[in-house]
Amino acid sequence: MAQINPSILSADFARLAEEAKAVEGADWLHVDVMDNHFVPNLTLGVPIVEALSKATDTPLDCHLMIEDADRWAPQYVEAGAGSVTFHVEAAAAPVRLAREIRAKGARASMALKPATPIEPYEDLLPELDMLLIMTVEPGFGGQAFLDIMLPKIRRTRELISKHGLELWLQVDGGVSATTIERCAEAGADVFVAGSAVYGAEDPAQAVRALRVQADTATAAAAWACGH
Ligand SMILES: O=C(CO)[C@H](O)[C@H](O)COP(=O)(O)O
Ligand SMILES: [Fe+2]
Repeated sequence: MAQINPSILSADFARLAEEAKAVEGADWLHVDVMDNHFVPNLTLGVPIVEALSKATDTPLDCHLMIEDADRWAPQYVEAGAGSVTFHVEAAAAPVRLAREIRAKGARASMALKPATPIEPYEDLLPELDMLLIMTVEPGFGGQAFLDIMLPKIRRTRELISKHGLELWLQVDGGVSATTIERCAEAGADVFVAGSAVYGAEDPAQAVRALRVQADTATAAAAWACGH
């Protein structure tokens, strides 16, 4: 089943605990950490992740858009994140870092910016629990989905199948009712949605509707493949 991870980047930062509760039923809560160096925006850090992890039962999916990921990522596991995503462009030793995240008890995930290809990292895939393909340039919510990322999603799904891995394939950026089906058909199974969830009148209902859309598109693509 598709997993839908609302991004609190689009929530009201003055009411984070309530906003987390508003999407109970979501698979994970996506937490965008930005340092104003790796991306031109600044959001939140370890203390807020620690507070959020105590305020909600929904596990935290921390997306680190920060430099020096090798130094900081383990601290997000200690703060309570169940999944920690570092950008390969910001990690000096991605294999060592993925192993450290796993050893500390969280799921290890690696993200690729739109211009970063998957092919050089094929041999790293068994070290990961999730791969994140950015479908916007990281830094801000509410941007338009980049259709040109669909072939990369497809190629990554093929690599995952070729190696027989359990790896989850996440997409993040511009995912909404109008774009989620394309992502699911291409092979994504974890969907981050910020403005599409928190901009909706009923965020919990928006999560459920996106999940149905993704599952229907995945099933249709599998049926078409088998015929
Ligand atoms: O990592 C991100 C931006 O860098 C966010 O997770 C993403 O943009 C979610 O917001 P939206 O669904 O509105 O695009
Ligand atoms: Fe994100």
